[in-house]
Amino acid sequence: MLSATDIRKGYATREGRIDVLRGVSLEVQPGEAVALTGESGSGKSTLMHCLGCLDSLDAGDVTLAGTRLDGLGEAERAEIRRDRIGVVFQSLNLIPSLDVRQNLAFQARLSGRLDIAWIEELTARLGLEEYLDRYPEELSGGQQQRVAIGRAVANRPELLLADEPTGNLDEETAERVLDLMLDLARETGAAFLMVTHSERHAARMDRQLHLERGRIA
Ligand SMILES: Nc1ncnc2c1ncn2[C@@H]1O[C@H](COP(=O)(O)OP(=O)(O)OP(=O)(O)O)[C@@H](O)[C@H]1O
Repeated sequence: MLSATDIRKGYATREGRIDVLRGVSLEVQPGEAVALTGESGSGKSTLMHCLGCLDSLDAGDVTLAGTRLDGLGEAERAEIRRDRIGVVFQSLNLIPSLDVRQNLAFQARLSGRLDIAWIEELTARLGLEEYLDRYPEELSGGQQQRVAIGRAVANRPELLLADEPTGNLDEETAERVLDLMLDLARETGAAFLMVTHSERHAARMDRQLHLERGRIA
């Protein structure tokens, strides 16, 4: 289970300090899919980075299946990111020098948990069979998106974070991609948190959280 208690996070900007998260608490159970909504600039991406161990908190704590993430050293945080968290962010961060097959297996291989049968199943379900030997730059945006999703779940993460994963896809493709993410998250038992601006997509999740004025409204 993912649990966050009273997270606070701000930034120093040229105009002074801004407090983006002002005490955010939430819980996501294993196998549960939760939508995170909120106006542009409300801090959704900041929260995802804090939960994904990609940024430090100013205060509060995040616990992932019994492990407290704050207070860990950088090496331990990197290990948790690699082994226990899958992310699909707007910048997909596929590795340009690796082909699709290698990108899909990359994180799982690093963790020493490569399951070839599962990667093959993901490849088929994501419709990537014919692209396995291609490099990211040779794929369309939607195809790259599917590789990023495959890579994020290849490790069967305990926490799956997606920041507008269908944002630049046409509506029909977006629906299919969302269906797949929901199925994969439920099957692997991941706690799944997804930022979306689409009310329709938010309604497909088990529950919705709305971020407003730095807190869950
Ligand atoms: N590294 C940073 N330094 C300074 N300010 C930042 C930084 N990252 C984000 N911000 C500010 O923090 C606020 C929240 O940004 P964030 O990206 O979390 O919002 P968001 O809800 O994800 O927005 P959107 O829906 O537009 O993607 C914004 O005012 C943004 O300008």
